[in-house]
Amino acid sequence: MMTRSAEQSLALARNGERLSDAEALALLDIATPQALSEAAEALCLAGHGHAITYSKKVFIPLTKLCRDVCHYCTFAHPPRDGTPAFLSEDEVLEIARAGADAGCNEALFTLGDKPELRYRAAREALDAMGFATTLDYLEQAARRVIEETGLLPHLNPGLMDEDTMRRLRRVSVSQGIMLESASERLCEPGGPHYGSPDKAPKARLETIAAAGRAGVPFTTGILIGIGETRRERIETLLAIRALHEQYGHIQEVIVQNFRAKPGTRMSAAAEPALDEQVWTIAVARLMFGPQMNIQSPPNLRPEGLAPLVRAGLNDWGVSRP
Ligand SMILES: O=c1nc2n(C[C@H](O)[C@H](O)[C@H](O)CO)c3cc(O)ccc3cc-2c(=O)[nH]1
Ligand SMILES: C[C@H]1O[C@@H](n2cnc3c(N)ncnc32)[C@H](O)[C@@H]1O
Ligand code: MET
Ligand code: SF4
Repeated sequence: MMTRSAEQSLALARNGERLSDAEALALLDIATPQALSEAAEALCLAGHGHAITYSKKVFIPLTKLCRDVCHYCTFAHPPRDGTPAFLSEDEVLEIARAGADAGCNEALFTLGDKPELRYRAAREALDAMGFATTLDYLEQAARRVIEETGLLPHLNPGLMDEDTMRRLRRVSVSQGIMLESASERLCEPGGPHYGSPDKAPKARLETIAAAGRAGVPFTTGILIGIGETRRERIETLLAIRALHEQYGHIQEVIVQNFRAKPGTRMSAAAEPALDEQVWTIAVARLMFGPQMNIQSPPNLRPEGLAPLVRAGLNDWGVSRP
């Protein structure tokens, strides 16, 4: 049974009205996603019609060294003998040109967070190239990509301060970091973000706010199924919404589902069920209204594409050639 307040929230959102924080949290009382999904799909159709967008981006992993140790991550690894700490500028340009030839419009720079704070190999490599920090090198690499290939860089390098973002803004079309979760609990011992200082919710929220002050078009989102509760998901989405209402810079909100990947500390952890993702996408649509881009990557849930669309998603995000 739906509580009275949940029913009111659903009706308000369905009418295109903004839900207060309390009204958004009342959606928690709607345990099964069907009613949420129906309302969210209607909102999404009003804002975006039947179109579902995606963008072709070439992926440039500038460095896979990272000072963090997120328990779900397959991207980062410690220094390996014989493996350079960074892609060279030539390698970056080669990847970008191949992407351009394959029809990409954007270059997605994703990288480990400030590896020079943890690894001598990263410090020495930066030193040899004449850069003080990974973000300084990123600026140079992005500048060359934009100038020499015409591809538009989107930067996803982890935490940044406002000055750096302003500098990076000149060599990119947009930037992003996943908030992942606003739950401090996940940073405690045993949690997926324990030992990853760059996943502290306050620090990530500060980066998203700095992007707002710097006027950087920004992508963020949440990672579901890493030990957070539904309430914490709504609280995370509310934190994103508050910053967007202040600055207007959030161009899309990603609802990404955790996948248990071999070789990670969470390789045996349970993955979130399809219904959890449908529930969360629908709640996000109802909280952000018809216009916001709500994105979920199709490759992480290939069996559930139709239910995700019916839950109010309008963007698949990145397609890699
Ligand atoms: O739309 C995006 N897609 C991003 N993607 C692509 C997309 O989310 C992928 O489909 C999933 O991460 C699955 O690998 C990334 C993939 C990675 O492996 C690492 C980092 C990213 C970063 C982004 C991002 O900032 N924005
Ligand atoms: C680039 C983004 O990819 C997400 N990410 C990292 N590892 C995983 C995983 N195992 N499953 C799903 N998403 C993941 C995080 O949200 C990160 O910020
Ligand atoms: N390390 C960054 C972060 O976690 C970039 C994405 S993960 C490869 O925010
Ligand atoms: S910050 Fe976390 S998710 Fe990003 S590369 Fe480092 S370990 Fe992986």
